[in-house]
Amino acid sequence: MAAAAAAKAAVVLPRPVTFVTGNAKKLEEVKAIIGSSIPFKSLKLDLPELQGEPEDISKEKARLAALQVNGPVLVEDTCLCFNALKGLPGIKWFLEKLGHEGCLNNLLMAYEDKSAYALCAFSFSHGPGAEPLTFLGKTPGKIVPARGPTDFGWDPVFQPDGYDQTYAEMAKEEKNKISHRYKSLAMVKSHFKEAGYVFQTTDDDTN
Ligand SMILES: O=c1[nH]c(=O)c2ncn([C@@H]3O[C@H](COP(=O)(O)OP(=O)(O)OP(=O)(O)O)[C@@H](O)[C@H]3O)c2[nH]1
Ligand SMILES: [Mg+2]
Repeated sequence: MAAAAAAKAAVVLPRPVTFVTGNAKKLEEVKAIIGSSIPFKSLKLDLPELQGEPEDISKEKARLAALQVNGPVLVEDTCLCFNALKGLPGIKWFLEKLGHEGCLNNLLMAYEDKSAYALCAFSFSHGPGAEPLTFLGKTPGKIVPARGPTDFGWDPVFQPDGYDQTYAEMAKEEKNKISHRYKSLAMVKSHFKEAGYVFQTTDDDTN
C-alpha cells in the first residue's frame, strides 16, 4: 500500500475546543493540568444537572454543550461515590443541601466501610451531532471528618489512598498529580496527541 494512502488524514475541527463548565474551581484545575497541550478556551454555561450513570451524564452534557457552542467541546461530570452505598450519592445536591458533616460523614455513620472514590468523566465532542468520546478517571480513598480549606466542594472530606492529607489539605500541584480529574485528562491528552487534530481558528476564537 502506498505510504500516502496508509497515512491517516488529519481531522480538521472548525475552532479550538471550548471547555464548558459553570464551576470556576474545576476550570482552575483544568487550566493547570491541560497547560498548553490542547488549544482550548472556556465558556461558563450552567448545563442541566442530569441524573444517571456518570458516563451517560457526561456524554449528554457534551451533546448539549456542542449544540450551544456549535463547535468542538469538552465537558466533565464529577462525582464522589461511597462504596457502602454502591456508588451513591454522586450528585452535588447532597453536598449543597446537607454540608460536609450532614451529608458526607453522617450519611456513612451506619456503615463501617468509609471507602469511596472520586470519579471524573470528561467527554469530548467534535461538534453538534457527533458522538462524544468519554474518558474516566478514578481516585480511590476514604471519607473523613472535614480537614483543610473549604473552598472546593467535598475536597475537605476526601482522603486519597496512600496519603495522610485530604484533597483540601494538599498543595494544589499535589492534588493535580493524582486526582480523578488529572487521570481523566491524561487520557484526553493522549487522545488528542494520537488523533493529531488540526484546529481552524477565527477572530472570534480568542479567549
Ligand atoms: O471537592 C471537590 N473536588 C473536586 O475535585 C470536585 N470536582 C467537582 N466537585 C463538586 O462535585 C459536584 C460535581 O457536579 P458537576 O460535575 O455537575 O459540576 P458542576 O455542576 O459544579 O459544574 P459543571 O457541571 O458546570 O461542569 C459539584 O458540587 C462540584 O463542586 C468537586 N468537589
Ligand atoms: Mg453540573
